[in-house]
Formats: sequence, C-alpha cells, structure tokens
Amino acid sequence: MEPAIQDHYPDDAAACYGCGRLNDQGLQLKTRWVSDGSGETATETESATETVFTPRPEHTAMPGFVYGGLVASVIDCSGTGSASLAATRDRGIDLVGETGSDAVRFVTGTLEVRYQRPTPMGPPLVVRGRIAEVKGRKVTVELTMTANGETVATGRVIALEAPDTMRAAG
Ligand SMILES: CCCCCCCCCCCCCC(=O)SCCNC(=O)CCNC(=O)[C@H](O)C(C)(C)COP(=O)(O)OP(=O)(O)OC[C@H]1O[C@@H](n2cnc3c(N)ncnc32)[C@H](O)[C@@H]1OP(=O)(O)O
Repeated sequence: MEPAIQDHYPDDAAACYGCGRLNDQGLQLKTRWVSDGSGETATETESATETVFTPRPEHTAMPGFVYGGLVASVIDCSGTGSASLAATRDRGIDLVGETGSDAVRFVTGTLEVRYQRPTPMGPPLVVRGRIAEVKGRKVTVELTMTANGETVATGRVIALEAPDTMRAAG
C-alpha cells in the first residue's frame, strides 16, 4: 500500500479536524495514491488517489444515513491530501525522505459537493480523487465517493498552498 500523505505532514500541519494525525477527536483521514498492485504507483495519466473512511454513529443525519457535512469533510480533506500528493510528486520530493514535508501544506480554496443519493450508514466510504489541474500554487481535484460500490456524492476541491499567515498562526 502506498504511504498516506497525512502521515508525512509536519507537526504544524497535523492538527486538522479532518485529516490531522495529531487530532485525537478528528477523523484522521488518510489519502494515498492508488497502486496498480505491482508495487508501482500508477502512471501519470491513470493516477488516482484514494481515501477510505467508515462513519461512526455520531455522524448520523437520520437513522441509517450519514450526515452531509461529514460527507463534505471527507471530500474536503481527500482533496487537500490529493493536492499535496500531486505537488509533492511534481516537485520530485521523496514523500518518505527527510525533505518530505516541504511541499505538503495545502488548504481549501473552494469546496463543491453534489449529493447524488442518500449515503448509507455502515459501509466504508471510498473517495477516489483525480488530479484535474496543477497550476502554480493551485491544484484542482475531482472526487467521487462511493458506498457499497454506488456513487453517493461527487465533488471538486480547489486547493491552494497555505498562506504564510496560516502557517505562522500555528
Ligand atoms: C500551519 C499549517 C497551516 C495549514 C496547513 C494545513 C495542511 C493540512 C490541513 C488540510 C486542510 C483541510 C481543509 C481546511 O479546512 S483548510 C481551511 C479552510 N480554508 C481556508 O481557511 C482558506 C482561506 N483562504 C485563504 O487563505 C486564501 O484565500 C487562499 C490561500 C485560498 C488563496 O489566497 P492567495 O492569496 O494564495 O491566492 P491568489 O490570490 O494568489 O490566487 C492564486 C490562484 O488561486 C485562485 N484562487 C484564489 N483563491 C481561491 C479560492 N478561494 N478558490 C479557488 N481559487 C482561488 C486565484 O484565482 C489564482 O488562480 P490563477 O489566476 O493563478 O489561475
């Protein structure tokens, strides 16, 4: 399995409610490149990211169905994580190397979510991300969430490298 980008965020970027590994109350989402099974990361044209999260009872909207804000949160951090993966790869940074933390601080500029059908409580939610564009400090990611193999939501995240003001505030 490919490494999760969030496991390589520096400590000052690891407090996020959605994906911070240091946030005990958070979702601790993990986003990684999908491997083709051969041990190689998929090629540029085929590359996709994946984030998997199993909702808990407190994430209920109404009995049996997942709260839409939770769906949006999972898509949000799948998008910023995917953007970080893309930027890291584009800049030739070794994710698990000593310099792996240099280019991974992305925040959400725009989050769009389309709820396609009610999201069932129980099965894991699988989000696949596709890098639509990398343009300077901006990465656009298109995402699809499935549950039991059915699409429940689609989304788009425009992620921007975190401004210095946010980094300094940490
Ligand atoms: C301490 C660590 C810090 C945090 C690390 C967290 C990592 C992990 C946590 C993960 C976080 C989890 C998720 C969270 O919860 S992240 C928290 C929620 N997000 C925020 O609070 C972000 C608040 N907004 C800002 O700080 C600024 O507005 C940003 C940084 C977004 C852009 O301001 P900046 O001055 O940098 O931009 P620019 O003017 O140079 O424009 C550059 C390009 O971008 C385009 N553009 C601009 N704005 C937007 C927009 N809103 N949507 C789409 N596109 C936008 C613009 O047209 C231009 O495009 P082009 O003309 O080049 O094509």
